[in-house]
Amino acid sequence: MNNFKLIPGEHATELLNAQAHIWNHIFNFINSMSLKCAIQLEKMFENDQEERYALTDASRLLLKDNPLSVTPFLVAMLDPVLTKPWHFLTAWFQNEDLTPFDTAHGKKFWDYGEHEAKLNHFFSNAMASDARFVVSVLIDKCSAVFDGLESLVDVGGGTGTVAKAIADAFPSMECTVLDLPHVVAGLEGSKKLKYIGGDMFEAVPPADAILLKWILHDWNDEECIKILGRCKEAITSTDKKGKVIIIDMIVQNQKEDDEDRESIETQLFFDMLMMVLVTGKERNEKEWAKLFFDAGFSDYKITHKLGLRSLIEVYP
Ligand SMILES: C[S@@+](CC[C@H](N)C(=O)[O-])C[C@H]1O[C@@H](n2cnc3c(N)ncnc32)[C@H](O)[C@@H]1O
Repeated sequence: MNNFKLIPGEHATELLNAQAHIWNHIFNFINSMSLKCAIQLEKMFENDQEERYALTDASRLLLKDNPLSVTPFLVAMLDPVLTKPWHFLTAWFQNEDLTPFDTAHGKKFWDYGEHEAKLNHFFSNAMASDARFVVSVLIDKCSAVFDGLESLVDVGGGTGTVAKAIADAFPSMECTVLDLPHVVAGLEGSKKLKYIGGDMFEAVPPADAILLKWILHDWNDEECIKILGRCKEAITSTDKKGKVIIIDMIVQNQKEDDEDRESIETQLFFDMLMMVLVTGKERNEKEWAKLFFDAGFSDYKITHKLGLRSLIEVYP
């Protein structure tokens, strides 16, 4: 069959532009992969002693010796274990598996970490690097959130980066990290910092405040209501009325202008990522409010001082 077809002049320009646009989408992954390569070769972002070139803020965040470096997060997110599930997205839409991660690896994300030390290691490093960054901003810009608190449990607090920083900044506060047993195995606490291996769906230790940083976006609404229920029991069980402190994204509404295009696109990337790796999603304010009221909380307060993420205080 001869499929040759003449394209009239004015239409040809439009079609060639459309082809270029599609090529750009096809090769978008080259941005991520080239960045990963540059980081692994440790070449592009060496701190130039002679200061011949000024580094941008983004380049500085990619320096390996910067304590706020996002490099561990990049290395984890672009590891083949986490990129493989994207090749199974189509199959997942047509099967009954929980997530594309399950389709690709035959088990749930959190179970995989328990049995594969490599994932546990690079994921913990990625989370700790993000935690260092966020907690620095949090303590500097939003310290009032901790006023009057004597105890705090960081639920799903990983290896304790956030809890350690809070315990140091507020010496009168007792901090506890609750995470899965394999995540906290072998970690040593101190007088002001305890580690507990457990399951947040079962029980959360009592405290004035419960911190949930990057937890609820990992779970669907039903699972979030269970977690929030355990948190509510924990903050009311001592007769005091404490609060839950959430650090997560609140998806912005699409606007007509292009100003926030990249921010919204990034939030939607995370939304897709949560769907592919775990059972979660990113939520807009209305969806968050529904979760809080469905879990029996009476009010909440949002502070937008953490970039693409927000601080949400939720009251019983
Ligand atoms: C996305 S990470 C966030 C870690 C940390 N809050 C942070 O932002 O750096 C989610 C954490 O939840 C923990 N987690 C998953 N299921 C859990 C469960 N059932 N009980 C307690 N922790 C759990 C994971 O091990 C992991 O440390």
